[in-house]
Amino acid sequence: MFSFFRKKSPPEQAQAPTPAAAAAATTAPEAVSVAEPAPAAPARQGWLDRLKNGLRKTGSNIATVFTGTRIDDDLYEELETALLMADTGVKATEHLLQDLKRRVKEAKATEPAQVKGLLADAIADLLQVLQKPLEIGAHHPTVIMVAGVNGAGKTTSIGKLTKHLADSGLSVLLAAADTFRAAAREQLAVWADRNTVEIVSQEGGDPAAVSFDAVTAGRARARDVVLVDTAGRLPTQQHLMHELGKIKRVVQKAEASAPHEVLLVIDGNTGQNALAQVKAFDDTLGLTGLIVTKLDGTAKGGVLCAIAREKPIPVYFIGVGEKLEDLETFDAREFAQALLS
Ligand SMILES: Nc1nc2c(ncn2[C@@H]2O[C@H](COP(=O)(O)OP(=O)(O)OP(=O)(O)O)[C@@H](O)[C@H]2O)c(=O)[nH]1
Repeated sequence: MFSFFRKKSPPEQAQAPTPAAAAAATTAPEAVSVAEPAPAAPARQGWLDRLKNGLRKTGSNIATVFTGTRIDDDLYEELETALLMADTGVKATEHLLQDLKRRVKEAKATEPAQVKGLLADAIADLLQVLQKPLEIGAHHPTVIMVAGVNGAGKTTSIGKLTKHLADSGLSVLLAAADTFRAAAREQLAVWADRNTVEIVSQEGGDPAAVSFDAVTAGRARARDVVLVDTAGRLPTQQHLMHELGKIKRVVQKAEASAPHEVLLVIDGNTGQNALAQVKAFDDTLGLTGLIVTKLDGTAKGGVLCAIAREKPIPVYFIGVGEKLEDLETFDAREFAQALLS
């Protein structure tokens, strides 16, 4: 069983994988950490820096709340505004303020700077519900369906995820079920060039049929993972949402227990709309996990708090750039610290 998570460690000492450690992980009988088991601190730090950089504006907005000398109503009001501005949403903001006041009382805090630390704890605790590893190995193959709105970063994330999986010694078969956009198939074919990766693709074909063929081929060829890339669509496009439901049903026909994971890729810059996307795609597909991309740009990051409070679906990975290594497992405490740094 493969479990894509990172061992708990403080962000400053957090580490990235070495090929040797990853190779060792492939032979371990139990669930193992293959994402980042061993040293390479600079790479890990570089990745964290990109996350912090992306969320810097949110961090400095919140930080100014704690520059005063007193813990009073004004501080909490300013914090409420800063959290709402960071896309945290009304419900999560209310929850965080209440929780923070309780913590401040319990800790008998007297300095605003202490409150900032307690806020980091409150956010980390709220986000904890989203921290869960993607597990591979209980099914052969594990079928992962990936959906999202146009341009959210689905194909890029599938490419990065494929590398994570292939680096761990897992064989992957890609299904190019985005049969509309030729560039999407070509983009996916680039990843398929790697030796452990094959692709099932069909120009202009029916996405459900391509998915069926891929799952059948994945089973026949004893692949570990079948990744199904679907075309981007908006939740308001009813016929395209129905098509997604059909893809899922047809995948189930090919393999009764599949899909084993249904992932939604969301662009971290979409703000509160991301929550609406999660709800809509979950209604149609029954989501099992999320990938949040583009947290290296102008994303505010608070929407993860809203998701944790209102629709807690695990965040398996977050993306902080366009390169292969820019996909990382989600760590609630690390994210909370990046949000406030
Ligand atoms: N900065 C940044 N860019 C990203 C990230 N993930 C994806 N992108 C970029 O976002 C753009 C869209 O990515 P795609 O992977 O093509 O998105 P998609 O969801 O497959 O698009 P459609 O198939 O059209 O729906 C590309 O330019 C990617 O390089 C990320 O984490 N950070």
